[in-house]
Amino acid sequence: SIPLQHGAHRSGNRTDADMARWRSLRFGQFVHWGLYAIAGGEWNGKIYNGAAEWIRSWKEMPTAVYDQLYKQFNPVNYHPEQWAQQAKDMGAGYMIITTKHHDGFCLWPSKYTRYTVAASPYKKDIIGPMVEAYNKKGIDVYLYFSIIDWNHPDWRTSLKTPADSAAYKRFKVFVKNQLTELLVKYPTVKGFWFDGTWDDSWKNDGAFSDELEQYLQKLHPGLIIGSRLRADERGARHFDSNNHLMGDYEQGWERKLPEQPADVHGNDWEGVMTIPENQWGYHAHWLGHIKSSNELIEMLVKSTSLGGNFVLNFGPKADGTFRSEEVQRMQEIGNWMKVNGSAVYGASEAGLGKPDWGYYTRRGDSVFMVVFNVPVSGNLRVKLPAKTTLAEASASGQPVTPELIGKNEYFIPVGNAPRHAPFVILLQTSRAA
Ligand SMILES: C#C[C@@H]1N[C@@H](C)[C@@H](O)[C@H]1O
Repeated sequence: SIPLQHGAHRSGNRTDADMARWRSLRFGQFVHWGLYAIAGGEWNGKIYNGAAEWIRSWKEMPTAVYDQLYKQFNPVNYHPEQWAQQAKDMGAGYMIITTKHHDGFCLWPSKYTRYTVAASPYKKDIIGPMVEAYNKKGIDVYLYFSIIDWNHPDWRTSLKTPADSAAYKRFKVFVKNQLTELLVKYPTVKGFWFDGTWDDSWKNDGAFSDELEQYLQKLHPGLIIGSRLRADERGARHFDSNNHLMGDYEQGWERKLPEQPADVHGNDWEGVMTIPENQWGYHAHWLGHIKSSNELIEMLVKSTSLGGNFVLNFGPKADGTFRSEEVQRMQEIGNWMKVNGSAVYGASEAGLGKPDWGYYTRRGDSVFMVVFNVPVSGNLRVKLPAKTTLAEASASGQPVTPELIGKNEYFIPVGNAPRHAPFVILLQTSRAA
C-alpha cells in the first residue's frame, strides 16, 4: 500500500456511543434554506432548469442582483418549533440544516463576515432557535457547511498565482474560524455535513482537511463527519489512495442509493435524497418526477436493509413555510413510521439477501420482512440460514402461520387484507451458537 500521512486514520466503523446513536436513528431530515428560496428557481420571468440553490451560477441571474437578495430575507412565517414538530411527526431522528451554502450567506450571525442574517431585515439568528427547537423534540442536529463560498473574496476554485495562494491561505483561516464559531455557539450539534469540497484548491490540500478534521474532533469530541470533507495528499476523496474510507461514514450517496452490500463494503454510509428529481433549495416549479411517499419509504427501508441511513430533503419557501407536497409527504411517511418504524429504527442488514417481495431488516433476533411487492401466489418465500430457527411470525401483532416448504424454507401467507402501502411481517428467530 501507499504510505500516506493524510489518508484514513482508522479502518472499520467507529464503535463509540455517538456513532452507535447516529446508526440507530436511520432516518434524517435535510433542510436547504437560504437566499435562493427568494428566487425560487426563477428570475425575470424565466425558469431555471438547474438546482434552485445554484441559481446564482445561472447566466440569466446577474450575480450582483443575487448578492442583494439578502436585503429581502425576512421569513415572517419561520416557526422552528413547528418545523421540529413536523419532523418529529415524520419520524426523523436527526436533521441537517444548511448553515451556509455555496453562495456564502450565513444563517447565523457570524462575526467573520457581514454576509449573514444579521444584515437582513430579519436580523435574528436562524440556526440557534432551530437547534433548540429540534433538540427539544429529541431530534439531533447536524450542520451542513459548504467549503465553496462564492461570496468570500479569498475563495478560489484553483490556485494559479502566488496571490491566489495568499488569498486561499486567508480563506482557510476564515473556514476554521467559522467552524469553531458554530461549535461554540451551538454545542449540542452532533456533527458537520460538509459539501463543496471538489475544487482543486481544496482537493490539493489534503493536509489541511486532515488537520481541520482532527482539530474539530479535539474541540468537540465525538463529532461525526462524513467522507466528503477530506482529501488525502494525492487528491483522493472519500476513499484514500489505498481505498480506505476517510471520515466516519461514506457520504457520497447523493440522489442515489447502493444496490447491494458489496457497494458499501461494510462501511457506515448515508444516502441523501430529493423529492423532485434534483432540487434541494425551494424551486417554485418542480420539473420531472416527484417521488411518492411509498417510493420514499422504500428508499428508507432499502437503506436500512443495506446498513445505512436515509436523509430526505426539504426546501422551505423564503417566508419559512413548507410547500404542500412536502407537508403531505412528511405526514404520510410519518403515519407509516408510527406503525412500522420498528423495522427501521435500530435495525440494519439482515444478511438474508434481497427477496423479490421487498426487503429484510434485522435487529437482534427480530427479522423484519418489509413487503412492497405481493406475489400473485399470496405467499412470501423465506429461506433462513441453517443455524437460524423460526420461532414465530406475526403481522401487526396478529400471528401468521408459516408453511414449511423445504429445509429452513417457508411460505408466509400475506392474507387478504387490502394492500395500498408497504407492510411488515415480524419473524422472531433464534440463532444456534
Ligand atoms: C451539487 C451539490 C450540492 N450537494 C447537495 C447536498 C446540495 O447542497 C447541492 O446543491
